[in-house]
Amino acid sequence: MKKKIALLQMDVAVGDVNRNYNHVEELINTAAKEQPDIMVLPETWNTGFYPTNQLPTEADKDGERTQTILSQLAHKHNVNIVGGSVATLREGKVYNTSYIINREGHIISQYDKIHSFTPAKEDKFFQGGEHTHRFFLDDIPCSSVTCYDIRFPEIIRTTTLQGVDLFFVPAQWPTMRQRHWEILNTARAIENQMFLCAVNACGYIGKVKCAGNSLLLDPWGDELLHLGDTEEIAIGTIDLSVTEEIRRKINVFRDRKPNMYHLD
Ligand SMILES: O=C(O)CCC(=O)C(=O)O
Repeated sequence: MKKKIALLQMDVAVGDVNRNYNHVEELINTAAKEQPDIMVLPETWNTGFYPTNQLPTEADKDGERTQTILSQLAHKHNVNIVGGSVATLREGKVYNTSYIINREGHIISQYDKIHSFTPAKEDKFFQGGEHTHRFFLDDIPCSSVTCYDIRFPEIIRTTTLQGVDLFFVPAQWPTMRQRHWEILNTARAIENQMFLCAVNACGYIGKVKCAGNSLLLDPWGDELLHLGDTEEIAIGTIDLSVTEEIRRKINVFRDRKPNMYHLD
């Protein structure tokens, strides 16, 4: 089975929420011309990743605006959307939330970023999530985490042990640690033998440059797409038979010895 994936590497305007909603709509309408099966957005594309006291007023109340727009666009273009993440306000708390929408425009999964990026004080302004998630897009088992979460391989293994062929990582990752971005995403794809689509934002968060360099990786860790550092829509095709092939040749899931993974 082959699928076309569109990576929407967006230049997010920090704090300019209306502009960002309008711009996401433009990007999705543009990408739709190529008729991809799945579109993927970056992290906190509504507010920018800039934890401040402004967040409760800027965040999307109950995620309603985001869900409405993404559902309408998914249905209109007959495309699955991995909605990156947005700042949402729920019961007085701000979350870093991903919505997953299928071709019919239904919200089929929701994930709140679990690991807050403490160096940027994300933990002071966002409530961390408590659940991993797994969902199906066109019958493909998928999962996602958000940005800093990729530094924690255990969380990804937890879902991949249930069977995951395609993994998404929306992010706003800075250029100063671009090497980590590339290596960590590549390692997660190789060790879990799955396709991995990591979509980063670009542009600036204050003085900090966002790396862009979004990636579409195959289960061997090879790059199907590696974007630059400016705003771009790129489309790549994944062939899911590659997953079966690598798992047949090097069967790490069968060869794991979890009973040994402890210190006596
Ligand atoms: O882990 C990193 O180096 C960057 C993480 C980050 O920027 C985030 O989680 O938003």
